[in-house]
Amino acid sequence: MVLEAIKYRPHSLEILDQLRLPHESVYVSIKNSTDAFNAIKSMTVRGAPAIAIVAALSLVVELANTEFKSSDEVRRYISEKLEYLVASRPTAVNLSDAARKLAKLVIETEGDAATIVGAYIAAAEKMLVDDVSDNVNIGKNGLEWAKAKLGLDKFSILTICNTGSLATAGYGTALGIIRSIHGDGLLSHAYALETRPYNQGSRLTAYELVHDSIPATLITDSMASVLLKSHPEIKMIVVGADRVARNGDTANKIGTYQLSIIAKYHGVKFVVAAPTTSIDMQTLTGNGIAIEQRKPEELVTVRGPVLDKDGNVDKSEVKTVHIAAPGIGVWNPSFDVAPAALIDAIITEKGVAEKDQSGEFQLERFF
Ligand SMILES: CSC[C@H]1O[C@H](OP(=O)(O)O)[C@H](O)[C@@H]1O
Repeated sequence: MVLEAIKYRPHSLEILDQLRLPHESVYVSIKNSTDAFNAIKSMTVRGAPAIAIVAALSLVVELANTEFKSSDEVRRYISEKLEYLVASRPTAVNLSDAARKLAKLVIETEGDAATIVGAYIAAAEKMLVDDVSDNVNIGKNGLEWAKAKLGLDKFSILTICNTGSLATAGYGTALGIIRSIHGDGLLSHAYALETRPYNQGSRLTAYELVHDSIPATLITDSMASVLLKSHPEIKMIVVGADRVARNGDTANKIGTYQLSIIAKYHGVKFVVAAPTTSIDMQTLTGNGIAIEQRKPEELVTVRGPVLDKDGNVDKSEVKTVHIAAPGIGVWNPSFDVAPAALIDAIITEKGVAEKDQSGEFQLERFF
Protein backbone atom coordinates (compact mmCIF):
# COMPACT_ATOMS: atom_id res chain seq x y z
CA MET A 1 0.00 0.00 0.00
CA VAL A 2 1.37 3.43 -0.95
CA LEU A 3 1.24 6.00 1.86
CA GLU A 4 -0.69 8.91 0.34
CA ALA A 5 -1.56 11.86 2.56
CA ILE A 6 -3.12 13.57 -0.47
CA LYS A 7 -5.27 11.90 -3.15
CA TYR A 8 -5.83 14.23 -6.08
CA ARG A 9 -7.64 13.54 -9.35
CA PRO A 10 -8.68 16.34 -11.73
CA HIS A 11 -11.10 18.46 -9.73
CA SER A 12 -11.33 15.93 -6.88
CA LEU A 13 -9.30 16.09 -3.64
CA GLU A 14 -9.19 13.76 -0.65
CA ILE A 15 -6.88 13.82 2.38
CA LEU A 16 -5.96 11.04 4.76
CA ASP A 17 -7.44 11.94 8.16
CA GLN A 18 -4.23 12.05 10.22
CA LEU A 19 -6.12 12.51 13.49
CA ARG A 20 -7.32 8.90 13.11
CA LEU A 21 -3.99 7.27 12.15
CA PRO A 22 -2.47 4.80 12.81
CA HIS A 23 -5.50 2.69 13.69
CA GLU A 24 -7.91 4.00 11.09
CA SER A 25 -7.05 4.88 7.49
CA VAL A 26 -9.91 7.16 6.43
CA TYR A 27 -9.93 9.63 3.54
CA VAL A 28 -11.87 12.88 3.83
CA SER A 29 -13.18 14.79 0.80
CA ILE A 30 -12.03 18.42 0.38
CA LYS A 31 -14.54 20.27 -1.80
CA ASN A 32 -13.43 23.86 -1.35
CA SER A 33 -11.10 26.28 0.45
CA THR A 34 -13.26 26.25 3.59
CA ASP A 35 -12.88 22.48 3.90
CA ALA A 36 -9.12 22.92 3.41
CA PHE A 37 -8.88 25.73 5.99
CA ASN A 38 -10.67 23.62 8.58
CA ALA A 39 -8.64 20.48 7.78
CA ILE A 40 -5.35 22.41 8.07
CA LYS A 41 -6.31 24.28 11.25
CA SER A 42 -7.53 21.10 12.98
CA MET A 43 -4.41 19.22 11.78
CA THR A 44 -6.52 16.64 9.98
CA VAL A 45 -3.79 17.23 7.42
CA ARG A 46 -0.43 18.62 8.61
CA GLY A 47 3.16 18.98 7.52
CA ALA A 48 4.53 22.14 5.96
CA PRO A 49 4.58 20.96 2.32
CA ALA A 50 1.33 19.00 2.58
CA ILE A 51 -0.72 21.92 3.93
CA ALA A 52 0.50 24.18 1.11
CA ILE A 53 -0.45 21.59 -1.52
CA VAL A 54 -3.86 20.84 0.03
CA ALA A 55 -4.63 24.56 0.24
CA ALA A 56 -3.69 25.14 -3.40
CA LEU A 57 -5.58 22.09 -4.70
CA SER A 58 -8.69 22.86 -2.63
CA LEU A 59 -9.04 26.00 -4.71
CA VAL A 60 -8.71 23.94 -7.91
CA VAL A 61 -11.77 21.93 -6.86
CA GLU A 62 -13.63 25.10 -5.86
CA LEU A 63 -12.81 26.92 -9.11
CA ALA A 64 -14.01 23.98 -11.19
CA ASN A 65 -17.43 24.48 -9.62
CA THR A 66 -17.58 28.29 -9.81
CA GLU A 67 -18.67 30.55 -12.69
CA PHE A 68 -16.88 33.86 -13.29
CA LYS A 69 -18.06 36.83 -15.36
CA SER A 70 -14.67 38.42 -15.97
CA SER A 71 -10.91 38.05 -15.63
CA ASP A 72 -10.80 40.63 -12.86
CA GLU A 73 -13.46 38.76 -10.91
CA VAL A 74 -11.52 35.49 -10.98
CA ARG A 75 -8.24 37.24 -10.10
CA ARG A 76 -9.93 38.87 -7.10
CA TYR A 77 -11.61 35.61 -6.07
CA ILE A 78 -8.41 33.55 -6.13
CA SER A 79 -6.37 36.20 -4.31
CA GLU A 80 -8.99 36.51 -1.55
CA LYS A 81 -9.25 32.73 -1.10
CA LEU A 82 -5.46 32.32 -0.94
CA GLU A 83 -5.25 35.06 1.71
CA TYR A 84 -7.95 33.23 3.70
CA LEU A 85 -6.11 29.90 3.47
CA VAL A 86 -2.79 31.41 4.61
CA ALA A 87 -4.44 32.34 7.93
CA SER A 88 -5.08 28.67 8.79
CA ARG A 89 -1.61 28.15 10.38
CA PRO A 90 1.10 30.82 10.77
CA THR A 91 4.48 29.12 11.21
CA ALA A 92 5.16 27.05 8.10
CA VAL A 93 6.22 29.29 5.22
CA ASN A 94 5.32 26.83 2.44
CA LEU A 95 1.65 27.85 2.55
CA SER A 96 2.27 31.61 2.34
CA ASP A 97 5.07 31.07 -0.20
CA ALA A 98 2.76 29.06 -2.46
CA ALA A 99 -0.07 31.57 -2.01
CA ARG A 100 2.22 34.46 -2.96
CA LYS A 101 3.46 32.68 -6.11
CA LEU A 102 -0.04 31.58 -7.17
CA ALA A 103 -1.53 35.05 -6.57
CA LYS A 104 1.29 36.59 -8.64
CA LEU A 105 0.65 34.07 -11.42
CA VAL A 106 -3.06 34.87 -11.77
CA ILE A 107 -2.41 38.62 -11.70
CA GLU A 108 0.19 38.29 -14.46
CA THR A 109 -1.81 35.83 -16.63
CA GLU A 110 -3.48 37.56 -19.56
CA GLY A 111 -6.72 36.28 -21.08
CA ASP A 112 -10.30 35.47 -20.13
CA ALA A 113 -11.46 33.93 -16.86
CA ALA A 114 -11.11 30.37 -18.18
CA THR A 115 -7.49 31.02 -19.21
CA ILE A 116 -6.63 32.35 -15.75
CA VAL A 117 -8.35 29.43 -14.02
CA GLY A 118 -6.46 27.05 -16.31
CA ALA A 119 -3.14 28.65 -15.43
CA TYR A 120 -3.92 28.41 -11.71
CA ILE A 121 -4.92 24.73 -11.97
CA ALA A 122 -1.75 23.83 -13.87
CA ALA A 123 0.44 25.59 -11.29
CA ALA A 124 -1.34 24.00 -8.32
CA GLU A 125 -1.16 20.52 -9.85
CA LYS A 126 2.54 21.03 -10.56
CA MET A 127 3.15 21.57 -6.80
CA LEU A 128 2.08 17.96 -6.18
CA VAL A 129 4.55 16.57 -8.72
CA ASP A 130 7.42 18.91 -7.80
CA ASP A 131 7.17 18.10 -4.10
CA VAL A 132 7.82 14.39 -4.61
CA SER A 133 10.80 14.99 -6.91
CA ASP A 134 12.16 17.61 -4.47
CA ASN A 135 11.93 15.12 -1.61
CA VAL A 136 13.70 12.36 -3.57
CA ASN A 137 16.49 14.86 -4.32
CA ILE A 138 16.65 15.89 -0.65
CA GLY A 139 17.06 12.20 0.15
CA LYS A 140 19.88 11.82 -2.41
CA ASN A 141 21.66 14.97 -1.20
CA GLY A 142 21.29 13.88 2.41
CA LEU A 143 22.70 10.44 1.67
CA GLU A 144 25.72 11.85 -0.15
CA TRP A 145 26.36 14.37 2.64
CA ALA A 146 26.14 11.62 5.29
CA LYS A 147 28.58 9.41 3.37
CA ALA A 148 31.03 12.30 3.07
CA LYS A 149 30.77 13.33 6.72
CA LEU A 150 30.17 10.02 8.49
CA GLY A 151 31.95 7.51 6.29
CA LEU A 152 30.65 4.25 4.84
CA ASP A 153 29.95 2.27 8.02
CA LYS A 154 26.38 1.77 9.15
CA PHE A 155 25.08 4.28 11.67
CA SER A 156 21.87 5.15 13.49
CA ILE A 157 19.73 8.25 13.21
CA LEU A 158 17.30 10.07 15.52
CA THR A 159 14.38 12.12 14.24
CA ILE A 160 11.40 14.07 15.60
CA CYS A 161 7.82 14.62 14.48
CA ASN A 162 6.68 13.34 11.11
CA THR A 163 8.43 14.45 7.97
CA GLY A 164 7.55 11.60 5.65
CA SER A 165 4.90 10.81 3.07
CA LEU A 166 2.27 11.92 5.59
CA ALA A 167 3.74 15.44 5.78
CA THR A 168 4.33 15.90 2.06
CA ALA A 169 3.14 14.70 -1.34
CA GLY A 170 5.37 11.65 -0.91
CA TYR A 171 8.73 10.22 0.27
CA GLY A 172 9.29 12.99 2.81
CA THR A 173 12.07 15.33 3.81
CA ALA A 174 13.93 14.26 6.95
CA LEU A 175 12.26 10.86 6.79
CA GLY A 176 13.12 10.88 3.09
CA ILE A 177 16.79 11.12 4.03
CA ILE A 178 16.32 8.21 6.43
CA ARG A 179 14.65 6.27 3.58
CA SER A 180 17.58 7.03 1.25
CA ILE A 181 20.21 6.08 3.84
CA HIS A 182 18.27 2.88 4.59
CA GLY A 183 17.94 2.14 0.86
CA ASP A 184 21.70 2.49 0.47
CA GLY A 185 22.29 -0.07 3.25
CA LEU A 186 23.90 2.47 5.58
CA LEU A 187 21.18 2.68 8.23
CA SER A 188 21.70 0.62 11.35
CA HIS A 189 18.60 1.84 13.21
CA ALA A 190 16.17 4.76 13.26
CA TYR A 191 14.92 6.26 16.51
CA ALA A 192 11.71 8.31 16.51
CA LEU A 193 10.53 10.67 19.23
CA GLU A 194 6.84 10.27 20.02
CA THR A 195 6.55 14.06 19.67
CA ARG A 196 3.97 15.11 22.18
CA PRO A 197 1.28 16.39 22.24
CA TYR A 198 0.00 15.55 18.72
CA ASN A 199 2.21 12.43 18.68
CA GLN A 200 3.33 12.76 15.07
CA GLY A 201 6.17 10.38 15.93
CA SER A 202 4.31 7.57 17.67
CA ARG A 203 1.25 7.75 15.39
CA LEU A 204 2.68 8.79 12.01
CA THR A 205 6.46 8.28 11.74
CA ALA A 206 6.26 4.90 13.48
CA TYR A 207 3.47 4.01 11.02
CA GLU A 208 5.70 4.92 8.05
CA LEU A 209 8.80 3.17 9.44
CA VAL A 210 6.83 -0.05 10.06
CA HIS A 211 5.21 0.27 6.62
CA ASP A 212 8.67 0.49 5.01
CA SER A 213 10.18 -2.25 7.22
CA ILE A 214 12.87 0.16 8.42
CA PRO A 215 14.45 -1.03 11.72
CA ALA A 216 13.21 1.52 14.21
CA THR A 217 12.47 2.21 17.86
CA LEU A 218 10.03 4.67 19.39
CA ILE A 219 11.10 6.69 22.44
CA THR A 220 9.49 9.37 24.54
CA ASP A 221 10.66 12.93 23.98
CA SER A 222 12.32 12.96 27.42
CA MET A 223 14.58 10.00 26.51
CA ALA A 224 16.47 11.76 23.71
CA SER A 225 19.45 12.92 25.81
CA VAL A 226 20.15 9.60 27.51
CA LEU A 227 19.64 7.81 24.19
CA LEU A 228 22.54 9.79 22.67
CA LYS A 229 24.63 9.19 25.79
CA SER A 230 24.05 5.39 25.70
CA HIS A 231 23.99 4.84 21.92
CA PRO A 232 27.23 6.16 20.39
CA GLU A 233 26.21 4.54 17.10
CA ILE A 234 23.72 7.42 16.65
CA LYS A 235 25.75 9.79 14.49
CA MET A 236 23.03 12.08 13.15
CA ILE A 237 19.84 13.82 14.13
CA VAL A 238 17.77 14.79 11.09
CA VAL A 239 14.74 17.06 11.41
CA GLY A 240 12.29 18.80 9.12
CA ALA A 241 11.52 22.49 8.89
CA ASP A 242 8.47 24.67 8.89
CA ARG A 243 10.39 27.85 8.22
CA VAL A 244 14.14 28.40 7.72
CA ALA A 245 15.10 32.05 8.25
CA ARG A 246 17.67 33.78 6.04
CA ASN A 247 20.46 33.17 8.59
CA GLY A 248 19.59 29.45 8.88
CA ASP A 249 17.67 29.59 12.20
CA THR A 250 15.00 26.91 11.74
CA ALA A 251 11.49 26.68 13.16
CA ASN A 252 10.35 23.10 13.48
CA LYS A 253 8.21 20.93 15.74
CA ILE A 254 8.42 21.69 19.46
CA GLY A 255 11.32 19.71 20.88
CA THR A 256 13.67 20.39 17.95
CA TYR A 257 15.57 23.16 19.77
CA GLN A 258 16.54 20.86 22.61
CA LEU A 259 17.68 18.20 20.11
CA SER A 260 20.05 20.76 18.56
CA ILE A 261 21.52 21.40 22.03
CA ILE A 262 22.06 17.76 22.99
CA ALA A 263 23.47 17.03 19.51
CA LYS A 264 26.17 19.62 20.11
CA TYR A 265 26.90 18.26 23.62
CA HIS A 266 27.18 14.67 22.34
CA GLY A 267 29.07 15.42 19.12
CA VAL A 268 26.19 14.24 16.89
CA LYS A 269 25.54 15.91 13.52
CA PHE A 270 22.34 18.02 13.57
CA VAL A 271 20.81 18.30 10.10
CA VAL A 272 17.77 20.13 8.77
CA ALA A 273 16.01 18.65 5.73
CA ALA A 274 13.90 21.16 3.84
CA PRO A 275 12.76 21.95 0.31
CA THR A 276 13.71 25.49 -0.70
CA THR A 277 9.98 26.29 -0.45
CA SER A 278 10.53 26.10 3.34
CA ILE A 279 13.25 28.78 3.26
CA ASP A 280 12.02 32.31 3.99
CA MET A 281 14.64 34.79 2.82
CA GLN A 282 12.43 37.69 3.93
CA THR A 283 12.72 36.68 7.58
CA LEU A 284 16.25 37.48 8.71
CA THR A 285 16.47 35.37 11.88
CA GLY A 286 14.43 32.95 13.96
CA ASN A 287 13.27 35.85 16.13
CA GLY A 288 11.05 36.90 13.25
CA ILE A 289 9.20 33.58 12.98
CA ALA A 290 5.65 33.48 14.42
CA ILE A 291 5.24 30.42 16.64
CA GLU A 292 1.77 28.87 16.55
CA GLN A 293 0.17 28.38 19.97
CA ARG A 294 -2.21 25.42 19.94
CA LYS A 295 -5.25 24.87 22.21
CA PRO A 296 -4.57 23.60 25.81
CA GLU A 297 -7.04 20.76 25.20
CA GLU A 298 -4.65 19.24 22.66
CA LEU A 299 -2.01 18.85 25.39
CA VAL A 300 -4.18 17.60 28.24
CA THR A 301 -6.20 15.04 26.27
CA VAL A 302 -5.29 11.95 24.25
CA ARG A 303 -7.71 10.36 21.73
CA GLY A 304 -7.56 6.76 20.55
CA PRO A 305 -9.19 3.33 20.37
CA VAL A 306 -9.78 1.38 23.57
CA LEU A 307 -8.17 -1.99 24.39
CA ASP A 308 -10.37 -5.05 24.79
CA LYS A 309 -10.13 -7.42 27.80
CA ASP A 310 -7.21 -9.22 26.14
CA GLY A 311 -5.30 -5.98 25.61
CA ASN A 312 -5.96 -5.86 21.86
CA VAL A 313 -6.85 -2.61 20.06
CA ASP A 314 -10.64 -2.40 19.70
CA LYS A 315 -11.18 0.06 16.81
CA SER A 316 -14.92 -0.05 17.30
CA GLU A 317 -14.64 2.35 20.22
CA VAL A 318 -12.56 5.55 20.23
CA LYS A 319 -12.28 7.56 23.45
CA THR A 320 -10.79 10.88 24.49
CA VAL A 321 -8.96 10.70 27.84
CA HIS A 322 -8.07 13.71 30.01
CA ILE A 323 -4.54 13.18 31.36
CA ALA A 324 -3.84 16.28 33.48
CA ALA A 325 -5.08 17.71 36.77
CA PRO A 326 -8.16 19.86 36.01
CA GLY A 327 -7.42 23.54 36.52
CA ILE A 328 -3.67 23.38 35.73
CA GLY A 329 -2.33 26.06 33.37
CA VAL A 330 -1.10 24.86 29.94
CA TRP A 331 1.51 26.24 27.53
CA ASN A 332 1.29 24.62 24.09
CA PRO A 333 3.61 26.16 21.47
CA SER A 334 3.58 23.94 18.39
CA PHE A 335 7.11 24.87 17.26
CA ASP A 336 10.44 26.13 18.50
CA VAL A 337 13.57 27.44 16.76
CA ALA A 338 16.91 25.67 16.41
CA PRO A 339 19.63 28.34 16.07
CA ALA A 340 21.85 28.31 12.98
CA ALA A 341 24.88 28.03 15.27
CA LEU A 342 23.75 24.52 16.28
CA ILE A 343 22.85 23.32 12.76
CA ASP A 344 25.55 21.42 10.85
CA ALA A 345 23.80 21.36 7.46
CA ILE A 346 20.61 22.35 5.69
CA ILE A 347 19.82 19.72 3.06
CA THR A 348 17.63 20.92 0.19
CA GLU A 349 16.64 19.53 -3.20
CA LYS A 350 19.09 22.00 -4.79
CA GLY A 351 22.06 21.05 -2.64
CA VAL A 352 23.48 21.22 0.87
CA ALA A 353 24.18 24.44 2.76
CA GLU A 354 26.90 24.42 5.42
CA LYS A 355 28.21 27.40 7.36
CA ASP A 356 31.16 29.24 5.84
CA GLN A 357 34.25 30.35 7.78
CA SER A 358 32.32 33.28 9.22
CA GLY A 359 29.67 30.87 10.49
CA GLU A 360 27.06 32.01 7.97
CA PHE A 361 24.70 29.89 5.90
CA GLN A 362 24.69 31.51 2.47
CA LEU A 363 21.13 30.42 1.52
CA GLU A 364 20.70 33.02 -1.22
CA ARG A 365 22.57 30.70 -3.56
CA PHE A 366 19.44 28.53 -3.74
CA PHE A 367 17.37 31.35 -5.25
C1 LIG B 1 8.12 18.05 6.16
S1 LIG B 1 6.95 18.53 7.36
C2 LIG B 1 7.72 19.85 8.14
C3 LIG B 1 7.27 20.03 9.58
O1 LIG B 1 5.82 20.14 9.73
C4 LIG B 1 5.46 19.49 10.98
O2 LIG B 1 4.62 20.28 11.78
P1 LIG B 1 3.04 19.89 11.95
O3 LIG B 1 2.96 18.40 12.17
O4 LIG B 1 2.60 20.70 13.17
O5 LIG B 1 2.40 20.36 10.68
C5 LIG B 1 6.76 19.28 11.68
O6 LIG B 1 7.22 20.46 12.31
C6 LIG B 1 7.64 18.91 10.50
O7 LIG B 1 8.97 18.87 10.81
